[in-house]
Amino acid sequence: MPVNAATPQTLSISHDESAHLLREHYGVDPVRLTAMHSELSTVARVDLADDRSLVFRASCGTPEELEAARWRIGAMDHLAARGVPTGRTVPSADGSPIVSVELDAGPAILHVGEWLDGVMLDSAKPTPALMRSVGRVAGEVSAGLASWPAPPVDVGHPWELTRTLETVASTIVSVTDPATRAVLDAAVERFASVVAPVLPTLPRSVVHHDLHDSNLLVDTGAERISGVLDFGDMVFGPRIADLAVPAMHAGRAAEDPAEAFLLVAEGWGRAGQFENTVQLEEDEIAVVFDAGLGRLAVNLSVWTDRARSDRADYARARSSRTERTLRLLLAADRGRMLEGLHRRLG
Ligand SMILES: Nc1ncnc2c1ncn2[C@@H]1O[C@H](COP(=O)(O)OP(=O)(O)OP(=O)(O)O)[C@@H](O)[C@H]1O
Ligand SMILES: N[C@@H](CCO)C(=O)O
Repeated sequence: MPVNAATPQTLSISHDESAHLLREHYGVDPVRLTAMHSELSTVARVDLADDRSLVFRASCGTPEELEAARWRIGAMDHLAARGVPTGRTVPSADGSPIVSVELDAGPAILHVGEWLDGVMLDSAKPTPALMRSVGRVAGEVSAGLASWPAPPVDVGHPWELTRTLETVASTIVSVTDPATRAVLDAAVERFASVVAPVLPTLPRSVVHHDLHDSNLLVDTGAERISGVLDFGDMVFGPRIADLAVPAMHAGRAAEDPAEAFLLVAEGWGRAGQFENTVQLEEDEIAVVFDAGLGRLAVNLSVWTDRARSDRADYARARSSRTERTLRLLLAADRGRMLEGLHRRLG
């Protein structure tokens, strides 16, 4: 089964155990631990006596997960070395980027990184400068990951662009509201007719694939992205994902999501000042907007489905504003969007 698949394992450990692991493996004595929300792992902010803050993560650690974790953390450090704010790894006392341990809960992987300051993009004011910064950072992530090796083990997840139609098909049964269903059907139809036929031929690389508005931190004073989080969904796939996902999600807080999409694309295009920037090909520019519609359809369909579970509040939070955004983007003049994207990315 691929790592990151439909039935991934969770790991929850206490503050006491986390503090003990930090002392034993990292030689640091936390003054305070603050639990952060995590879908599968234990994640905590760690405050130290010298005013430094770190982030500690303990995840389930099967041998396959261990290889995938090395690959992901290596990518984060590779990007950090290129100036992307991913939060550098803090090595363990013996100099390792990750630590493999046997806990009562089972085998686990520990990682410690720099804490990054900022507020989540979904609660920041979506100014034009901030939208451009989203695109610029996404372009830098894409350029950095272009030279990162393909995954050493089979990784995959239902959010992948390549699985858009199958994921919506397997969750849409939970969408009972006729108005929501109509929006989803329209987005799926666009993806099926415009994107799906060319998707297998588009350029691929390693992609972050989850640059959404809760995985990007913002320095609100400077109106720029100050943190890129959560490399857990990294896969090898169509590289347009790393523009389509942030451009769609950045627009969820904007009055005009279509304009926000174009501003994010503009920022990506401006990343051309940086070494090894990815210049998208004509075929990619032609479908990136409709690919984003597919991704929002997956978000709406999956979280509507999961809202039936005991994680209902989290599910609703993850998809709030999606339907409105999708509705506005489907109504946007597609010809104008394509012309605008060509001007900014071509
Ligand atoms: N380096 C960091 N600096 C600041 N905050 C961080 C950092 N890493 C993680 N966080 C915080 O911890 C939370 C969980 O981290 P992350 O998103 O990486 O975990 P996750 O297991 O993928 O969780 P989920 O999928 O539920 O978002 C983030 O939403 C963020 O609030
Ligand atoms: N990929 C999901 C969240 C899981 O990180 C989303 O788009 O809501």
